[in-house]
This record gives sequence, C-alpha cells and structure tokens, in this order.
Amino acid sequence: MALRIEDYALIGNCASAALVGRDGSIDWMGMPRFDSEAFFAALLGTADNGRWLLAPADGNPSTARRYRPGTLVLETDFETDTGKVRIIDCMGRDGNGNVIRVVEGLTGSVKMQMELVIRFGYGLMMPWVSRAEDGRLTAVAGPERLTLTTSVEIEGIAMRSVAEFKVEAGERVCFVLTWTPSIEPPPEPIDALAAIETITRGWQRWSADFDPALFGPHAELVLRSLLTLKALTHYQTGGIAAAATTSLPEAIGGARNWDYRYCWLRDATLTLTALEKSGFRDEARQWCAWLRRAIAGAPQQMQIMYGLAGERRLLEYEIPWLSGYEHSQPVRIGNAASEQLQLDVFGEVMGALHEARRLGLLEDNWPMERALVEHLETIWEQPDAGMWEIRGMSQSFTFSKVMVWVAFDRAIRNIEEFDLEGPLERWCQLRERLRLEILERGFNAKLNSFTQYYGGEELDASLLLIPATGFLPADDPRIVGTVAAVERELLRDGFVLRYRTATGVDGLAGDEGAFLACSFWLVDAYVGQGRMEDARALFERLVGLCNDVGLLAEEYEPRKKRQIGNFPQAFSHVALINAALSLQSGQDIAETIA
Ligand SMILES: OC[C@H]1O[C@H](O[C@H]2O[C@H](CO)[C@@H](O)[C@H](O)[C@H]2O)[C@H](O)[C@@H](O)[C@@H]1O
Repeated sequence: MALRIEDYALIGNCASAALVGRDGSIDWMGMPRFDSEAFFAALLGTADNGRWLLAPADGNPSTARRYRPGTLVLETDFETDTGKVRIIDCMGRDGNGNVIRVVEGLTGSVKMQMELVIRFGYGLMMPWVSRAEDGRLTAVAGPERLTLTTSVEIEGIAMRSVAEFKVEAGERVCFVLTWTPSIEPPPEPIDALAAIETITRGWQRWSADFDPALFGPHAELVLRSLLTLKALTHYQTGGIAAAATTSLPEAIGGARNWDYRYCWLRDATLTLTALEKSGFRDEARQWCAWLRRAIAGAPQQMQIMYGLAGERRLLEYEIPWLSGYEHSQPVRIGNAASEQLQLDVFGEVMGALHEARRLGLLEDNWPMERALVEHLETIWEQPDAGMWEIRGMSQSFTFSKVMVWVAFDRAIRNIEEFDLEGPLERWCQLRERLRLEILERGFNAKLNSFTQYYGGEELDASLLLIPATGFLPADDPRIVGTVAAVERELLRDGFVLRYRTATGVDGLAGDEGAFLACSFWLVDAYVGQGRMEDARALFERLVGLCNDVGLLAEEYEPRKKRQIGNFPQAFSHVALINAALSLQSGQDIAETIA
C-alpha cells in the first residue's frame, strides 16, 4: 500500500515530476511531461504497478529528510544498526528527462536494496528489459524507453530488476534513469555527481531572487511554496500544472478523484500573481505568453483549462486496472471540467492581463481581450459550474458573478488607464447593473451574508475572496457578516470547507476534507478586518499542516489528521504565499485577483 500523502516529497525538472516516499520508493512518475502516462504508479495501486525502491535492506531504519536549501534536491538519511546512508534524489533534463539517485555512505556500512519495477501506461505495460551494447539496462514498451545507468550489478527476478549492495562510509553509488523515445538513440551517460551539483546550483540561482523580508517568520515555507510552483511550471511552454498527481482522493475511499496535471486558468492566474508579487517577473511574463497562445482563437471556445502546451482535448476516462489510493476509485485521467462553463475564469484572465499591462509585461493584446469581454456580454447571465466545478445542476453562483464584474471592471480600467478603444459607456452600465444585481440577489439580509448562489441560503468559501477582487472592501459590513457566517457554517475542526457537500449542490456522492486554500483565505479576511490575532493563530495552524519538507495537498482531513487530495497542489501553496504576504504587510491582499 502507498504511504500517507504527507510521507511523499516532490522532485522535478520543470517538465515532469516524481513523488519520493520516506521509505525511499518513487511511487509516482511519468516522463517527459507532468501529464505523461506514469511508469511508476504504485501510488494509485501496488508495487506491481511500478515503483523504484532504494533503501536499506534490513531492519527498520529511522529516516530524516530535507531539501538542499533553495532547491528541489532531496536528501533522505536512513540510520540502521550498522550505519547511516544518505540518498540524494533529483531530476534533470538530460535525454528527455532523468532521475538521479545517489547513495552516500555517512557512517559504518549499510546493506542496500534496489527494486526497479517499470510499468508503462499508468502501471499496466510490462516492458521488454534487456542489456544495451554498453551493458546498461534498458526497458522498452512501444514508443517509450527507460535506460538505467549504474555500476551496481542488477538481476531480473519475477519481472523486477533488483540488486543488493553495501555502502561504506565515504562511498557513493550512483543511479541514473533516463527517459527517451524508443526511436531515438539511447541517452549519453552522464556524470551523476556533477549533474547533482549543477542542478543544485540552478535551483539556488533561482531562489536567490527571493526576499525573505516580504514574508516574515515563515519565509522558508514560503520559499518552499514558490519552489513548488516553479517546479509545476513547464519550462518550455510556461503552462502551470495544478498539481503533480491524478486521483489522490478528496476523501479516503471516496470517488472524488480527479486529474490535476493540467493548466487551469484560475489556478495558474493566481499562481502568476503570487509569483509576481514575490518578485518573480520572468515567470509572470512567460505565463502571459502561455495564456495568449492558449486562449487564442474564437472567444466562445475559450476553455477553463488546457493541457500544458495549451491542448484543448482533455477527455476524461477511468483506468480500472489501478485500484486507487487506499482503494479510492475510480482513478481518472483527463478532466471533464475542461468542457464546463465557469464564468469566474473571465475575471481571473482579465484581472491578470490588466495587471500584466500595468507592469509592462503585455503589449498588443487588447483586441483579443476586447473580443473576450464582448463574448462575455452575451453569456454572463447564464448559470455556470462555478469555481468549484460542480457536476450537479448549474447555478448563478455569486462568486462567478462577482468575477464577471471583475472582467468588466478591468476592461474599463484598461480603456481608461491605457487609452484603449472600447465601448466604455456600455461596459460601465453593465458593471453597475452587475453590482446592483449581486448586492440584491447574492446577498441575504436575513443571514447578513453573501450566499453560495443567487437566492440560496448556503455559504461558500469562495465568498471570502470578494475583497481580493475590489468589489467590496474587507471591512464592509456585508463582508464582515459573510466572514462571520463562514465561521459559523463552514469551519470544521478549525479549518474551512468549500461548501456543505450534504446539500448535494455538487452532484457528487460522499464528503470531502477541508480545502486548504479556503482556510488561507480566511487568514486574509481576518487581516483585512484587523483581526490580527485570529489571522496569526489560523496561519500558524495551517503551516503546521505542511509535511516535513513543507508541502501541502489540496485538502486536510482534520479528524484523521492527514493530508488528502492531489499533491502537492499549487492552489494551496499560492494561498499560503498570499496569506504570508498579507500577514506581513498587515493588510488584506487588496486585489490579488488583479
Ligand atoms: O471537487 C470537484 C472538482 O474538483 C476538481 O476541481 C478543483 O481543482 C481545480 C484544480 O486545482 C480547481 O481549479 C477547482 O477550483 C477545484 O474545485 C476537479 O478538477 C474537477 O473536475 C471536479 O469537478
């Protein structure tokens, strides 16, 4: 069985990623892209679905792990009765991507085991494993090839490649697993030790732009969050994956299991804002370029999410041969949310592009934005699936309408601030009409709160974001009332739920945990209302949920005290960064969505 989600750490090369367990097993990985078919899929099944174990052979070693500061180079120390070893894990881009694993003897002598089980096609396809002319192990199935370079003697036993070897203090044993298309020549061998140092320096150069003073006492965790966002950003395309995994469940044993290895405009736009506010302008520029390419075309065909290079067909299907994380089924590939109408996305896109223009990162894009807003004029009154991507009946979600307001507002500001052409008066009238409509139909005076959707009586954590849009300030009595209502209705064991699943609004069976981003938004709301003690206390509680290497999944199950949902998730880390920023500056994140 796979480990607890928080027992994994992320390594990656800004094109694909892998999860390394505390036990030394890489249980999730595909190459060359985040959304490639995994060849290690034990995370969602068993060891027979592919994994790469490298660990002491005997006993029950104690482990401690960390990233090298400012990098995605992971060090796991194993202490046994006979000695101590360190495994250094990281990924590079030699070939079409590789994993480098080095066992370093620290003290004594440790007997090690290695078990490599490659199953291409999400844990299903057994490859043909053979020796290349130079003696290296190669595994081929159809279009894919993996090549293992090591000095260790490997045996094939029961469809697995295994080895046992001893590591003495001061000794280093290297393994490099490289992915290449099978039609290309095998990869050139590399110097693993030199590559690790180069990769370390590359990440540290990136981290050098980080200014801890902006973030206060938890600056180190913020840097880890930024590194995680960077790791989820595809270096060539600029597309940002929402998470490194598919189908880690929102409730253990449940069916709310989705594929997050794609680029959501919402998540990515918020990621861009967090990166930019943290001083990482190049990423912001790259993202703008990605966005322009992805949404280029007919505005009515804009999607809420795309593949990493802007691919549009993300057909959702189930893969029944994987038993699911702790038997949480189904395991899904692709995501049908790509076909939904989610009106908030227009606000996020227009907000991000307006901000990019203000920062001088955007030129000549206005005709496309104008076309998008003109299209929005024709559809904004429709009910939608909302930012939570419900699969039940569409509704007029209040937050969606607020984000429609944002889209018109930023379009107007673009015209006014940058002297651009557009139907200013018509859009001003629409914006005002929306404002009045939202205040009338999205606010319930009896509850003294905004509601999940027009005319409803339920709460929704997305409403906590209203001050960040500029629609109303954080200290407006209607916002204060909404925050109080969220505290009353959506807090579970001190963490915020997205909404009450029991109402059936999402059309899905079962429950889910507390959505971590929402709890961070409550921190922002407290800061906005000057409730600094509450803000600090909640923030401390939340950062206490980060695993030993600073990573967060999408959700937390307070009763079982464990992380759940896809991992690590950009949304959670973006919210952590913004909350740290707002706590440090002592004010709400006015217009984070802009
Ligand atoms: O729970 C239902 C939905 O869950 C996923 O969506 C969530 O993750 C997205 C990516 O981080 C985020 O943008 C969205 O706001 C979240 O609700 C899933 O992708 C959906 O298909 C599913 O309906």
